[in-house]
Amino acid sequence: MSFRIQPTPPARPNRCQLFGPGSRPAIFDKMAGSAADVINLDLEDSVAPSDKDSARANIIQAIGDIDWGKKTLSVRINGLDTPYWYRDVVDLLEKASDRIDQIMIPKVGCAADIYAVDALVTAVERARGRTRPIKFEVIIESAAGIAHVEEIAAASPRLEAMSLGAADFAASMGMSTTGIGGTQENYYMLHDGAKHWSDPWHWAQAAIVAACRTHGVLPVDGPFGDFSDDEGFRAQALRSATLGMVGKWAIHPKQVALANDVFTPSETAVAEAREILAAMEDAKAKGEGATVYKGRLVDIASIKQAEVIVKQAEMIAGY
Ligand SMILES: CC(C)(COP(=O)(O)OP(=O)(O)OC[C@H]1O[C@@H](n2cnc3c(N)ncnc32)[C@H](O)[C@@H]1OP(=O)(O)O)[C@@H](O)C(=O)NCCC(=O)NCCSC(=O)C[C@H](O)C(=O)O
Ligand SMILES: [Mg+2]
Repeated sequence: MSFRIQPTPPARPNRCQLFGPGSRPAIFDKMAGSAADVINLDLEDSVAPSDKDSARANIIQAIGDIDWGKKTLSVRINGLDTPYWYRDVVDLLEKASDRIDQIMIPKVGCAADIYAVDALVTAVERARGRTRPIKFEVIIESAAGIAHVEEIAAASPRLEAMSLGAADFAASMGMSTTGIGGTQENYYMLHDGAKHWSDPWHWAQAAIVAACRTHGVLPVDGPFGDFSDDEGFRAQALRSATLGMVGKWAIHPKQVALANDVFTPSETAVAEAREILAAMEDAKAKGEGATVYKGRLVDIASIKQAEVIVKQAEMIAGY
């Protein structure tokens, strides 16, 4: 470990973020009743320009009126290249109840984007005497966003989570696909005449995880567009979890259970992690730094790996 200790990210579950358009208030109660840890009420790309004002009003009313339980309640504002975003921020902070937890900033390209929103949020919070500071989450979904991912992760103490937005990311990168996440038909290696599909999202996800872990931010996988493909969603989520992400978006309610299942450590995984910790306790008692568990090496680094799983399971169970 570096002399600079890796910060601990917020201790709250973020296994699934369920999205819904602010222009569709009829589904807000269903979102609140879902098993998602985070609710994202959207003012951005799922809302038509003609509906921006009414969607904002719907969301402000729903924040106060609906019982959101213990969920993290987040509103995605419009991008900083639009005429809508400042009104989103000002109205949310001046008119919505304190129940709002988070603002999601889309399409961030540099740390200054966060700085700008932070300055506005801070001014309105002070003017209105709001005592519960708003947290931020951001979406990395552009070439600039991924190029500046580390400075973005470090941009504000308000920042709690960072997601990969596969659709806008693909467009910004000029990727030849209309798919939102998952396997891409043309992204394969050929070996002995057989196709082996690779993962075009992997490098961006890994960059996001590294930036987030460096700065104590929760790394999250974004949308999987084909909500008829449960196995495809599951495969994508399993890859994300293996890379260190803590959760995934749901753009349809049927994806919530799939995400919760993947991002909740299984009983088997937790039991094995506890056995490794016990094996290392025995080893330490004998003055050894390494031992054998089920035929494989475990050492002091294995303690940290096992603790990731056990702590995640305990945090989720205790929330
Ligand atoms: C995708 C949808 C438009 C589908 O809606 P619908 O046609 O109504 O679906 P169903 O008929 O299958 O719905 C079944 C029941 O579930 C309710 N429902 C639907 N959607 C939601 C929801 N989001 N939350 C809770 N409940 C929901 C229906 O009312 C039905 O209920 P019932 O009649 O009682 O059985 C729709 O799901 C939708 O709008 N999804 C969210 C879209 C969204 O927010 N997109 C933005 C995020 S993705 C993105 O922006 C890309 C990203 O930025 C990037 O760049 O990658
Ligand atoms: Mg997007």
